[in-house]
Amino acid sequence: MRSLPMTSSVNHSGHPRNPGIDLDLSWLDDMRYVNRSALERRAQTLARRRSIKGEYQAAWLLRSIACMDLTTLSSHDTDERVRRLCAKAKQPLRPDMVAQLGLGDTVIRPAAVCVYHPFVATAVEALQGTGIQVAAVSTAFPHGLAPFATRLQEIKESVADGATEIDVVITRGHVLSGQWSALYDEVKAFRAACGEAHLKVILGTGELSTLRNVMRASLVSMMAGADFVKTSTGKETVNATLPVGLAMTRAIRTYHERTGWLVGFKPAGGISSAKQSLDWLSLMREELGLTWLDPTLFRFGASSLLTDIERQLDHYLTGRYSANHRHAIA
Ligand SMILES: O=C[C@H](O)COP(=O)(O)O
Repeated sequence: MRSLPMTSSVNHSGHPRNPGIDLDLSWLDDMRYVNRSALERRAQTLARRRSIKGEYQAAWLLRSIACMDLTTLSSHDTDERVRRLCAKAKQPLRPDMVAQLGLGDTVIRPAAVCVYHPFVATAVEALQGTGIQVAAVSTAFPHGLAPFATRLQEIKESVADGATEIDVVITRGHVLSGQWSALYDEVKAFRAACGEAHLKVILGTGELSTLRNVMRASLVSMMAGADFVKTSTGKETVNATLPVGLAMTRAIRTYHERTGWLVGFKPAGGISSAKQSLDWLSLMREELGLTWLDPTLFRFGASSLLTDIERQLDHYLTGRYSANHRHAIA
């Protein structure tokens, strides 16, 4: 039986929530020049880096599971499908794998299950007593263009059904037309509607046109009280990319340096391979440090990543790749 580095330090301990600050447009002026090609070069070095091997890779992959929002966001979702996903969240790895990995009493599970509003109550019931959070996408996800009152009501209803995390989408038009006060007011109202539930603000970065817009929208969302900033809905043509990740983590760093508050980061959309998850963990470690490599401050939004992670862990244990259907999610 092997013992893995790092697994014992996976935890879900809390830290004080970012309360937000007054809107300060001078911060946005500081972001006037964002060097896209420098960020792209930096992203390439992260992705080309020699991959982590052996027991360290296995440990990092377990960390990826612990930082995952296991997601189903299909128009054909059903209560039964959500229950199966929750069962998978409760036991993400086969018992024989857990034993061979030598995990002992260490429980490795995704941080949250993420669903549409109609399935919140089902997920809450299925996950009772597990510590796994229930996240609801909200505010007319993925486009975000329903009437404002409807969007606020949707948040309140998901919270009433038991969601402890709310993933909202912003009005992309506010960013594209530079209406920063409107964006600030919108996110602040979303935060108020969330109450105790944690607020993840989805920027829809693939639709924001420039990395400068991505940085500015990240800063305004944090000023308005975001607990996390999140890249994408998974429904845009371009979703989570490493250059966008760099832009957003640098905005998080700036916010932390200027206010002292820690805000989380959630890349989402198209993250489906174990290798990609390792690239993102490297980005977090190098840009924000080990403090952020924790489910309280880092999440993957992903519907199919867990399957590939299981395959890679199986390979680590047996030296062979198994077929995907052996690790079916639902
Ligand atoms: O927020 C999560 C995303 O919708 C998941 O996207 P994905 O299906 O590409 O993993």
